Formats: sequence, structure tokens, C-alpha cells
Amino acid sequence: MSLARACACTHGLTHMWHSLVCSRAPPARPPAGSRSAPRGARGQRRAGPPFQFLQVQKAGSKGSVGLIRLQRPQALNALCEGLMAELRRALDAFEADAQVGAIVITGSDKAFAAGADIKEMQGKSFQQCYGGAFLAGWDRVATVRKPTIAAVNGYAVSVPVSLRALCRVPHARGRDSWRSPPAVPITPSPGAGGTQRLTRAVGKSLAMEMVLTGERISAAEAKAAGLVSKVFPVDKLLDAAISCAEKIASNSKLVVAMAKESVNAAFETTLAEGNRTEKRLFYATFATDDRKEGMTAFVEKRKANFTDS
Ligand SMILES: C[C@H](O)CC(=O)SCCNC(=O)CCNC(=O)[C@H](O)C(C)(C)COP(=O)(O)OP(=O)(O)OC[C@H]1O[C@@H](n2cnc3c(N)ncnc32)[C@H](O)[C@@H]1OP(=O)(O)O
Repeated sequence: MSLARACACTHGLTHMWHSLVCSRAPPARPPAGSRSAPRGARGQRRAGPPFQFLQVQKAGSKGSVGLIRLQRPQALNALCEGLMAELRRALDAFEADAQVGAIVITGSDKAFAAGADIKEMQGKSFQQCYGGAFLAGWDRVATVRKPTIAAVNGYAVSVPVSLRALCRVPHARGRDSWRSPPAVPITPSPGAGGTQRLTRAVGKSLAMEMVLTGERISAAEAKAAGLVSKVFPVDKLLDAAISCAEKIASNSKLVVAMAKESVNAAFETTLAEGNRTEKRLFYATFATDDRKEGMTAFVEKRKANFTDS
């Protein structure tokens, strides 16, 4: 997602972040559909110290969207350990926030992210990697129960491709090509799930080519391969992602989480196990007030009023 050129939202997000948490970003007008209400600000302050590598805020007309912008421009948002720790903290905060129903992760003008931080990895030993469980915490993006949308602008290299594959409703901008996965020219092989999630997302042939050559694919190719769900002009990308997140957030958060778990089972287990998971979760929805409310509202021809219970 490269936004500054084409999306006024970018600057607005910066402004909101500035007013909420950080001390670095320049002020500008808020993005369409974003919310500068103090609830987000209070939420961020309660969540811990200011973020150094992220802008974090709530967006959408009801503040129901958690918006995270990777903000490490000098390294094209390379995913250093500090950034990933902040990302986990931001995700934890949104996961615990009852107002938030979906999360959008985006990047900066030039890059969604340039992969793992090569300079940070360069001097690591096997002992440090294995003993310190290097990259182990990155799976947090995959375990978030609320839906995550990756609005991908600019470069998405290696790990970000995994990151994007982790986000369940990825969107991409419709211009430029981005280099995707592999880090084979730089590292022995990808190590953050790039060979596993990418292969399941796009199939073995394309994954093999991407991983072994490190060549870029375009947004259109990514869509054709099923790696992203939609492609937008750069100036529409973030608004579209927020709008999609708002739509998700307007549904029962409880049932949305169950549906997400069910879809993920198709990605992570066998067909038989996935079908069992789906059935169990389907039955479980009958224990919720929201299932009853949804069906009753349909029969009574009115809008459902979900209580997330
Ligand atoms: C664990 C995983 O599975 C494996 C991995 O993720 S390994 C990492 C994979 N990532 C990559 O291979 C991407 C490396 N980056 C690039 O190829 C190029 O930067 C790019 C094609 C994305 C952009 O190129 P370009 O526009 O010319 O910008 P470039 O000058 O290279 O980068 C700008 C700055 O960001 C830094 N940077 C870019 N990617 C970085 C990375 N992954 N780690 C650390 N720093 C990085 C550059 O060193 C440079 O810093 P400098 O100004 O201090 O020299």
C-alpha cells in the first residue's frame, strides 16, 4: 500500500497518530472515515508506552476498525524485532478492545515492508536463533481472532508476503509490482512461514518460482493467484480496506470470530478435520444470542441488533 502519492488518508492517519500517541509525525487532515475520538487515544495510552515503529489508531465512522501503519521509512519498514514486538502489542490491544471488530494493517508510501531486517539478522548465530526462538513471536498475526486486512502498498518482500498471507482479507493497490517472498539470495531459505503459507495460498508452482527466484509479481498477478482478494487504485486502497473492515465489524464479533476460525481450518488442517471444525462451530453459534437475533431480524424484516454475545 503506497499512499502518500495517491491517498490523502495517509497524512490524516499521521495526524491522528500524532495526536494520540507519538511525537514524531507531522499534523495533517484526518483520513476519510477515520476517527479522532479520544477513546482511541485513551486506549493507546493504557496499552503502554508510545510506539516507535507504528502508527496505531481507530478508524471508521464508529471507531470499529483498528488501524496499524508500519512506520519505519528509513528501512522501508523492514521488520526488526522492535517493530514486531510493537505489532504484537498493538494487535493485543485491538484484540482486547470490544469496540474494534476488524483490524487493517498498512505500510507507507514506498513499502508495505521490505522483509525481515537483514542488518539485524546478519550477525546472528544458530545458537541465538534457536535458543532465542527467533521469529517465533511473529505468528501472533496469524492467531489474532479478529479479522485482519492487509492493505498492501509498494514493496512487500519476503516476510510481508507471509504477513499478508496471514491477514485473511488482503487488499492490494493496483499499481506497481512488488517483489514477493523469498529470501533465497540473502538467507538460506525463508523462515517466517513464507514457504508454507505462500504455497497454500498460491499453489506449489508459483510459490516455488517466487521462493527460488525472488522475482516480483504484480498486484494483478497476486490477485489472479488468490494471494489478495481485491486490487484498488492507490488512492482508493486504504479507504476500501477500512470500509471492508467496517462492514465486517458491523456483524456479530462473536460469530465473525467463529467464522474466521472455521475458514482458517480449511487452510491449516485436512478436509475432514476442517469439516468437523466447521460443524462444531456452526452448532456452537446456536448457543449465541446473536445467532438468534440475526435469524429473528431476518424473519421480522428488520436490521439485526447484535450484542456480541
Ligand atoms: C526470515 C525471512 O523469511 C527472510 C527475510 O525476510 S530476508 C529479508 C528479505 N528482504 C529483502 O530481500 C529485501 C531487501 N531490500 C531490497 O531488496 C531493496 O531495499 C528494495 C528492492 C525493497 C528497495 O530498493 P531501493 O528502493 O533501492 O531501496 P534501498 O536503498 O535498497 O533501501 C532503502 C534503505 O532501506 C534499507 N533496507 C531495505 N530493506 C531492508 C531490510 N530487509 N533490512 C534492513 N534494511 C533494509 C536499505 O539498507 C537502505 O538503507 P540505507 O539507506 O541505510 O542504505
